[in-house]
Amino acid sequence: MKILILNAGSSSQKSCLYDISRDVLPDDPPEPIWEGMIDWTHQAGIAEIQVKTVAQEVTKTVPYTDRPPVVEQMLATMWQGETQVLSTPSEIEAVGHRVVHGGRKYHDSIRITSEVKAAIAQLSELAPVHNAANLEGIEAAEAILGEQVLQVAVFDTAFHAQMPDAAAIYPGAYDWIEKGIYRYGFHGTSHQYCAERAASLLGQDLQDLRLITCHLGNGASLAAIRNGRSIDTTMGFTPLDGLMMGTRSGAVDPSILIHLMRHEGYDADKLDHLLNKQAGLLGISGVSNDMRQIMKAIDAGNNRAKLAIDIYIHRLRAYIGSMLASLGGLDGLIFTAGVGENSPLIRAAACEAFAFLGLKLDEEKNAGRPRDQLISTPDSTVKVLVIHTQEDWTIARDCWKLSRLH
Ligand SMILES: Nc1ncnc2c1ncn2[C@@H]1O[C@H](COP(=O)(O)OP(=O)(O)O)[C@@H](O)[C@H]1O
Ligand SMILES: CC(=O)OP(=O)(O)O
Ligand SMILES: [Mg+2]
Repeated sequence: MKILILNAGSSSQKSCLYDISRDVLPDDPPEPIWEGMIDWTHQAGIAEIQVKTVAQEVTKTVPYTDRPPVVEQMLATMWQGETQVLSTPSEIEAVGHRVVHGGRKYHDSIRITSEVKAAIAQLSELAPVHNAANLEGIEAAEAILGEQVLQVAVFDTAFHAQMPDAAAIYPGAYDWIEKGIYRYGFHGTSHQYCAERAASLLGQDLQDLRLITCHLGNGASLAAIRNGRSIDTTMGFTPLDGLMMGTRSGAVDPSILIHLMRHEGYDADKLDHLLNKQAGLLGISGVSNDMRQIMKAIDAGNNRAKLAIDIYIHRLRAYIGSMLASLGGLDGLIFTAGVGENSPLIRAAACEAFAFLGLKLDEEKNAGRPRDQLISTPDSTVKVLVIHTQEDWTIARDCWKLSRLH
């Protein structure tokens, strides 16, 4: 059966089409028969579309003001033109969506109905960069495939739903708990996949491992995983908490917000825009949200870009330390997502702080292009791995399972 996956991130729209047996779910992720990616941050007002099939790879740039027409254009390359893999879109039997915020209500993957769509829309305020894009994807698929097609929402928050209260509850007012103001955590699909994949690569039972997964993409979060469960994470009520990110500040003293409101005329929307879209690597460097551009600027002698990286590394180390304390020890440290998979410098800088534990990186392996591979030395006390996150495959698995119930 053909399952389409739409994974809307803050800087990209990733999509892929799997063709898997209706009867047996493969253990390992199969190669998608089509992959589409839109990079929204390529250049202001210009999106880059990349489409890949077994036979073809096509890249083009298109100007845009609204995202949906670009998403529809990318999806159409499945049944039109040189990357065509379907004779008609109706061959797609199910569509799985990454939905970032599931709120209090949704812990498990679920068939999308009008009620679920309304809840995703309502939660947009808590994941302003994401839930709206997730909904656009759901509506694009509905427009192409009709309302009867099985669409499944897989929530970033689900994997963290069982976090212990001490990690999940903010030390604010007690009634925040009743109001749903607590730490949800995000990137759960990625943290879960990477933990399972790490156990399999290490040949160990996930139940026996204490792991820290570092999902470092445009958005970034860490998870502390024990017995295969998330027991702590760096993102909170929204995907703004925790680490410094591409355009997000991560955690800052809340008094700064009060100060800006009192003295600089900031209101909720202006603060939201500043902290979600104009802060982080972009805000400090003034160059870009993209780590590759930051590195280039550093090479060209840009001091603000250097400061941005220094803060990024400082915060990353501090939060790894925090996850380590929650776990009470560490068997494996995993790097994943755009920065985690592609930046030897960030991995080495993060690991350096934990050398005192006996963590030793194999410099050659780290500097290569590791993928689903150990990059620590054989005598390192902590295994360090780079894992290519496969959120899409995790979403496809849930979609396949739900398709059997319908
Ligand atoms: N070769 C690379 N070196 C360093 N950073 C990279 C590289 N390739 C991608 N990245 C970083 O990864 C980010 C995108 O990560 P990704 O996980 O795809 O993001 P998202 O899913 O949040 O859109 C880019 O903004 C860039 O900073
Ligand atoms: C939750 C989140 O921050 O997602 P992304 O990294 O895809 O922006
Ligand atoms: Mg992502």
